[in-house]
Amino acid sequence: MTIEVEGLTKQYGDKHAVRDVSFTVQPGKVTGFLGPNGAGKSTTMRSVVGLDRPTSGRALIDGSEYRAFAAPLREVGALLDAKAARRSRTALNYLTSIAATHRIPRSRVTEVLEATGLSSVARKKVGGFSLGMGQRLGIAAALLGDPGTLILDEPVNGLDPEGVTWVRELLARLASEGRTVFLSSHLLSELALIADHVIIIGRGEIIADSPLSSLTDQGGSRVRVRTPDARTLTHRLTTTGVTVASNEPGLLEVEGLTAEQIARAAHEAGVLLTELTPLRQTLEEAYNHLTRDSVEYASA
Ligand SMILES: Nc1ncnc2c1ncn2[C@@H]1O[C@H](COP(=O)(O)OP(=O)(O)OP(=O)(O)O)[C@@H](O)[C@H]1O
Repeated sequence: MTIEVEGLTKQYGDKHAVRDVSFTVQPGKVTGFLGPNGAGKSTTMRSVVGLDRPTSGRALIDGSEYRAFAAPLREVGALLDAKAARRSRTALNYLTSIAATHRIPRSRVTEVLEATGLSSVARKKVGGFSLGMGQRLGIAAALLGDPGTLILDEPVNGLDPEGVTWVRELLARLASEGRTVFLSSHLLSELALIADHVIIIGRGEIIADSPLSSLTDQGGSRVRVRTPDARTLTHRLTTTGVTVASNEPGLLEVEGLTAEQIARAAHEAGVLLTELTPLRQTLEEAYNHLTRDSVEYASA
């Protein structure tokens, strides 16, 4: 299923939460949705599932609005508020009641409790759950209808390392089955491991929409070089347009030359290289660069 957001605008008074936002989320991939605090991620995701009514524009899932689906949980699983379950309910009770609204069999409830690691606490009250357990319950609810589209706001928030790995593998599997996986996260290094495609929003407007690899490919060529003869090599490499930096004896970071050009120069100078690694920009570096003008709530 394809998620299409077209010209979405949501205003609160004279403040735009999102302004004329358009993008498409493709099936068979994990798409990450990033942006600074207050950028409009939740507003956009909530609009897709009809929890927020846009001021203008629309969001469609396979050509239909969410509210047009007869059995929405079988089409779209969403985690938008991990505290959605009432505190006095048990996990089992909460999931069973959702299942009942969609004629989802009880066996599926058992299945998702098992898949999310909650079987042993299924009869415990949700009010006593830790942040991570609440998060697992929210994911269990999203998976209940075995939907073709998953929309998850901060799914790894509060999860322990085992939980984070589990979510990463789960999302990769769901995408490989041809499902549409759309998630927001502030954990950029984690997202870099999960996402195939990245959409970045800043101050309510889309500022990047591209494959993860092309985001991390940008930003100049840097190469890490390790050599016992750093001084000779530095001397040899330094010309106009090339910078050679060193924070550690025997280790250089060269900008402005390809790895091959460095290897040739070293060969000609009779310098031994013990490492030659082209460096890519991290997602975090790309993100910081793209959002530096869009951060509303920055730390001092
Ligand atoms: N119910 C509301 N009433 C007034 N303003 C709102 C409301 N909901 C959201 N906003 C505003 O809209 C903007 C976008 O909020 P949104 O929650 O979508 O951002 P976000 O990207 O999800 O942020 P975060 O990363 O902090 O979760 C913010 O400035 C927020 O204050």
